[in-house]
Amino acid sequence: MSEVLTIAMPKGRIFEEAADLLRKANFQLPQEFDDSRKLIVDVPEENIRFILAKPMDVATYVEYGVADLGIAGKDVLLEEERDVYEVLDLKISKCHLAVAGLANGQASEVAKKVATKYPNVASTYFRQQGEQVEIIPLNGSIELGPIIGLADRIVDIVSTGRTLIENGLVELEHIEDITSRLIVNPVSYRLKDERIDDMVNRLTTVVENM
Ligand SMILES: Nc1ncnc2c1ncn2[C@@H]1O[C@H](COP(=O)(O)OP(=O)(O)OP(=O)(O)O)[C@@H](O)[C@H]1O
Ligand SMILES: O=P(O)(O)OC[C@H]1O[C@H](OP(=O)(O)OP(=O)(O)O)[C@H](O)[C@@H]1O
Repeated sequence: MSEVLTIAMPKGRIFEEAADLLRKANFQLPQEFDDSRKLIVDVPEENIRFILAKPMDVATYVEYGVADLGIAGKDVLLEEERDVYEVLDLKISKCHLAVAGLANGQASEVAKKVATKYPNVASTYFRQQGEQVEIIPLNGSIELGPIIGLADRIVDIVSTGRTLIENGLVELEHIEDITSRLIVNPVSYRLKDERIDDMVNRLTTVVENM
């Protein structure tokens, strides 16, 4: 019997689409997988262990090797720059990273204040643009920043654009398109190559036929 594969799954909005992909790739996942509050779900029929993690933490588990594989948003991978292989674009949870601000907002003269959950992405982006900014890290509800006067701009995820519109903000610059990716621990890829290749191949077939 081959070794157990441990997969870090993101809780939250990616979860359902990711579980759907795995099922379409013929992995037999019990309903408990979707419904339970357990953070570790073993699927002995598949010889797979799932750990359910915060989306921002998936790449950490994979980098440290406590998970062999994981599913993470490209936004998280850009922000964290973890030592993991990005092996497949799963083409789910599509959105993009953008700079936004008040429609007629005046930015500060010297260094614009930028509120964001992505401080590394934001500082790299503005450095590349040759703009000096002050980054203000927030954990969520980033759109509050400009409307409450904390920041001139935000760097955040935009999907439908509804959150921007409902808060009187406009998208100013498109930074990068984002989807979820399958990531692999480099050592696991050497030690469990057959099992990992099998999973990558099965998921690739599903993604290519979506
Ligand atoms: N509005 C959105 N539409 C589509 N995909 C999104 C959207 N917001 C985020 N994502 C993608 O889904 C991933 C996880 O988002 P989710 O909101 O579940 O996690 P989170 O922002 O860490 O939430 P929380 O901290 O509230 O648990 C993000 O890393 C990104 O790739
Ligand atoms: O363009 P939209 O479809 O409106 O989606 C964009 C919103 O979704 C995400 O927030 P989330 O719901 O994760 O809440 P958060 O502010 O707590 O991160 C993101 O940070 C935006 O606020």
